[in-house]
Amino acid sequence: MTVTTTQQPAAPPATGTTTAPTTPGGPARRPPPPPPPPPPLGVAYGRRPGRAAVQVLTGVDLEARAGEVLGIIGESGSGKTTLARAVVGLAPAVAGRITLDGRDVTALRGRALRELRRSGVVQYMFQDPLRSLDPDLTVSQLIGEPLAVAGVARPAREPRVLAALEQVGLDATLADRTPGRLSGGQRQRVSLARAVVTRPRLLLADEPVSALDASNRNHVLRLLDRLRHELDLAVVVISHDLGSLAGIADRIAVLYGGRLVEQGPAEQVLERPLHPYTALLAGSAPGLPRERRSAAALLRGSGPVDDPLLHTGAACVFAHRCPFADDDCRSRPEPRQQGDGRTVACHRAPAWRERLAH
Ligand SMILES: Nc1ncnc2c1ncn2[C@@H]1O[C@H](COP(=O)(O)OP(=O)(O)OP(=O)(O)O)[C@@H](O)[C@H]1O
Repeated sequence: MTVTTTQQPAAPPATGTTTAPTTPGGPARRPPPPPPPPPPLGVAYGRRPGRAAVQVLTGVDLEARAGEVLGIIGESGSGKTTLARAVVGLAPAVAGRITLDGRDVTALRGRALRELRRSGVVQYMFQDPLRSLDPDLTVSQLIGEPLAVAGVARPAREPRVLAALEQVGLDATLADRTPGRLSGGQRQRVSLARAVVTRPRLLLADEPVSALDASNRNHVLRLLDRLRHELDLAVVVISHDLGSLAGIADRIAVLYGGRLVEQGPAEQVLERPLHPYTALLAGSAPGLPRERRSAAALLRGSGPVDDPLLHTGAACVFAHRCPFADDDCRSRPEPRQQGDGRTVACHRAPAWRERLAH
């Protein structure tokens, strides 16, 4: 997995003159090629001598970019939280690498890992603010805490705490309240202020709106959308609800059984899913066009949810639930098809979509 928090140079225009710098009297110098992506990520819990590990993520290959929202969607147990935990070193990568601006963070141990966490360059926003915020601290103490951990001196903290409160649209008069005296939406905004006060480059938001009502949900999503532009922040939003991602994600990655089954620009993934599991998710979101409803109806209930072969890699991870599966799907791992800005892991894509018309 790659996290690129510095803006990439703009692509040269499709026609017209080159934007590459020139050497006087010499030929145009080409910009250096981007580094190759790191090998795909694998995460397993409990790997110890003499004990079988629980493989949770396999072959996950993703990129989070500055100023963009990457949505990660998948059902419960698909490995979404594990992916975010791996980025902050809380879940063990057993294959592949996670790079943060070219730096391999999977290799960090001990002091180097602690320093990365304390720096606040990567922030993790939890699902349930009531459980993640210390009930005895005031709002200003809560927001100031990550700054103290990052070593910011006390006098410099206060203005930054006030600025963070303003950034998330919270009134400064709330600064002396404890979390128990705030509404759910206000608490989530305190979590967001805590996350952005260190000026992170990457924000991992784990189900940031699932505990909120519709109005607060929209408010927090709009805030995330604004902050990623204002702070040029790479944001990863984890959700089990495609509807929450539809408005703000630039790109969507779909996890199933610990594998990345599809990823690409949000609009394409939502409007014309190329993996049957994505179609099932898209078809379950409210307000559906007919085609999506029929895909969901076909896919729903078409096999057991759990399968003992799920993690063996001997078959497509979704084959046991997929009405379009053929022998290839049951006997060979899913291939990786790329193009059109997307990746899809399906033997039958896009041909399976023809069945939807009938
Ligand atoms: N510390 C752990 N040790 C062993 N297995 C774990 C551990 N944490 C998570 N798992 C397992 O890893 C799998 C993925 O869990 P994870 O929490 O990443 O899924 P998720 O997609 O975020 O689910 P949810 O939407 O319910 O939060 C699950 O089968 C879970 O039981």
